Amino acid sequence: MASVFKPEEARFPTALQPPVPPVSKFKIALCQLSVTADKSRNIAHARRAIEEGASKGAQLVLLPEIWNSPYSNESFPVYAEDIESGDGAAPSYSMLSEAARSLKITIVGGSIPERSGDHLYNTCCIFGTDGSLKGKHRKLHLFDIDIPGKITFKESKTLTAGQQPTIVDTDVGRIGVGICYDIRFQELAVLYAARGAHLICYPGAFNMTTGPLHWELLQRARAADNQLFVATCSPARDASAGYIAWGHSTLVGPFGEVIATTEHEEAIIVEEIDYSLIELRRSNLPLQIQRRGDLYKFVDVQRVSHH
Ligand SMILES: O=C(O)CCC(=O)C(=O)O
Repeated sequence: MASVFKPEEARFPTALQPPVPPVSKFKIALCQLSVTADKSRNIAHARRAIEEGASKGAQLVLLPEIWNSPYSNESFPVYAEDIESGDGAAPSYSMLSEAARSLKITIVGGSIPERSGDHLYNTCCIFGTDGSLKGKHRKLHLFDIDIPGKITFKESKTLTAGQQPTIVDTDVGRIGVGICYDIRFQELAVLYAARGAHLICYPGAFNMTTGPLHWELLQRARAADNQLFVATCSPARDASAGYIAWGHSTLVGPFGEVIATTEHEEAIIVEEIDYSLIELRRSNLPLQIQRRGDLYKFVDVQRVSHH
């Protein structure tokens, strides 16, 4: 199951050598899916995409943020699933578990609105090759932004923030998970690197304002700073939707290099991940041992003033 962290640990810790992964090379599929108001169609559509990714050799499939529902505060309560209640009541969750088991792949299941008691969360479930739930990440940083005339969104109107970072050991390596806005908070990626993650998966739905400027920049920054793989997966763009997604699902390597990407239409990217590149880049640029962890504190800063 997922490890539990204390938030105070997230202050620039020294990264661990990542563990030897169970496989050093494998294929990942990023399924950039169209999402409609028809939940059953979304589930069947995602199931077909997962199967297509697996048929092209993917051992890991990543889905988009909120792939079973339109992205809106009105929709979240309607499409939410109580994933703790078991089969039947949680068709999206059950489909992912069944697909992982029958195709014998690992699935980082994008995210869906989750209902738990009186609360709703934006939740990513991670399934192992036997279909078991390996971890559950509830979005930590809610997307509450206001850029007047461009985009205003307040997830906290309906959603509750998760309380713990999530890192999972799978058949395809150690994976840290963040959802969309979580990518902006570098401390989370630093923490995952410190805990030996090989790959960070961020299901995300950036938008037409922040997407062009920040989406790729943030992914490449998280990958280059932490010298690990970053994979993102967005819904396809629907220009008639209330929230218009940027698209551009991407795989970035540990040198900050874009390995594979796409535009905004539906697409299934299947690409190889080679974990030996992590060690290569960490020996090319030995940031871990050069880090001045003794200096990065918000006390004892030497101030020099000019008159
Ligand atoms: O950070 C951004 O610009 C977009 C984030 C977002 O769309 C989300 O968290 O759902």
